[in-house]
Amino acid sequence: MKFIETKLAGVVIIEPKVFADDRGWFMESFNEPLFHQQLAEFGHPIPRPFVQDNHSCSKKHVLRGLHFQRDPHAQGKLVRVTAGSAYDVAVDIRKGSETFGQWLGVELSAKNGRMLWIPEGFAHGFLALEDNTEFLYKTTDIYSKACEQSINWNDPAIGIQWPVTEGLIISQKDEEAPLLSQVVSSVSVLTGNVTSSELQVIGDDRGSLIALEQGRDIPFDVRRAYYIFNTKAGISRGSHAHFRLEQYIICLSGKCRILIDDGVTQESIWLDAPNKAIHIKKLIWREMHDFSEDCVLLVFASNHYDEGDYLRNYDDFMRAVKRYA
Ligand SMILES: Cc1cn([C@H]2C[C@H](O)[C@@H](COP(=O)(O)OP(=O)(O)O[C@H]3O[C@@H](C)C(=O)[C@@H](O)[C@H]3O)O2)c(=O)[nH]c1=O
Repeated sequence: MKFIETKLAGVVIIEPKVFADDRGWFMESFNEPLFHQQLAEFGHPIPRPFVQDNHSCSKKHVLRGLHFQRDPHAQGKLVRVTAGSAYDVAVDIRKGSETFGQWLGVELSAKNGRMLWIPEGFAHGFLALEDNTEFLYKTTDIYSKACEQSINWNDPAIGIQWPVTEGLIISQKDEEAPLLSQVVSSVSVLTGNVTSSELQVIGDDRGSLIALEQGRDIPFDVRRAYYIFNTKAGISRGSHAHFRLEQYIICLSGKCRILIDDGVTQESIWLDAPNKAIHIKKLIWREMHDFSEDCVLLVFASNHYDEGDYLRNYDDFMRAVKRYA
């Protein structure tokens, strides 16, 4: 298998090794250790495991896309064509990325056997170039109707040079999809590694209740929870990042300001109501400031305490961002 980096950091073309003999041929279509090793060598993050396989069949000149899923069900996709051929496109929608809004087009066909790895943070679409084009792909998260989002295939700001533009067959949803500029302002904060959300409050005359479910609200397996309270006036906390740990943070009472920084952009988010939550993924520098006296900050974490997972020095954090983000 040959792994080829592209102009969009993180997107990788994979060319399989095909063993042909009189019976036909054989190829490995996925090999996890090799996939992870190559991504690590390129300095790209190791994705979460694949949890869903999809298979679609399209008539000639069907265009599907541009699609992506928002957090907490953002998807990385490993795509390939097993019959016919398609012009496959990835668009970088990672806020703050040097190649934000840029696109990459690759022909995938049953004949060339090529695959494309499209990590989270990209929108994806393809144009079938032949009748009965079969598209097969693995995704790192399950389908979620609530999280799916389309961007218009013909957005002039992206300017994709589709090989055919007349007589296309496109779903109504895709034809009516908004422009990147309309979508991205409502996508996640920073590079997509921080998401803020408003939780549903269930209330009656007795008062209020908020329920958090793993999978629905907290998008990772919770291994640890801790809370911060009685913080003295003028004290700030945090000032570190994590290589891998994910956190889901809620302010149960009072308020505080969370400063988050992905190495490119900084943003402050106030947690000042119990129905506001933020999900912070890996490689985000965070600081907590302006604690009110009554602030109780509850943190759910994806792992047990591990000092080795901390980046406590900002220069080390920046180096890690350049290498892995
Ligand atoms: C994508 C998907 C759709 N569906 C359903 C929803 C709908 O009723 C029907 C058809 O859905 P769509 O029209 O969105 O299918 P389609 O246009 O083929 O969507 C796909 O497009 C390509 C470009 C991608 O990148 C994919 O991630 C996916 O978004 O299938 C699922 O049940 N599970 C899934 O994973």
